[in-house]
Amino acid sequence: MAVGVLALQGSFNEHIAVLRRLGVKGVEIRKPEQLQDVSYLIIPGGESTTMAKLAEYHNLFPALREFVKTGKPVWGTCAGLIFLADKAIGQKTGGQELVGGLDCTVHRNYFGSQIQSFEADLLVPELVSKEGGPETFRGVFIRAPAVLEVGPGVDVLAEYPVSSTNVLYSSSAVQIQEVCF
Ligand SMILES: NC(=O)CC[C@H](N)C(=O)O
Repeated sequence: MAVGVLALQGSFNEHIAVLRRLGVKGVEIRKPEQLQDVSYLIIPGGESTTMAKLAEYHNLFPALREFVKTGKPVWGTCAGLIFLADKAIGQKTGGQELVGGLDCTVHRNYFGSQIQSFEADLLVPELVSKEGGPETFRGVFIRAPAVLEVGPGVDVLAEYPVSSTNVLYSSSAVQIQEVCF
């Protein structure tokens, strides 16, 4: 079993290191043809605008979209989630290309700048009932996006409640947002 990790920018080394610790072969993906050798894909956290520019430069978008369409498991953390969203708001001027495939709308940098990054324990009842394990998962929100809307085919595993009045970049009246972790 080989797991690809998109290795253009961001925390790809950390993902490869964890896979190694788990005894799983991690493959750094930088070229479209490398996706043919893996059955799973992780798109790591980082900076999605930069990652998108590099993906465009390496002509990776068509192969990434193809990979997602095959239904092989893909996991996106933070910037990776932004990559996978069908729609993103809060983008830099000129926008950014997305891979898409995940029926949701994300808001980049929803909680503010780097200094507003934080950690929180999130209740994960679905995971506990299916897999057992601890009641909570420690969420790390590093200049994190929020998921503002999800389509009917998306299962939400954890939620982090946000008061819109406390949020610097809030542009909606939505009170409960789901975040990536
Ligand atoms: N931790 C992260 O991956 C942050 C994502 C970043 N704010 C972005 O828009 O790409």
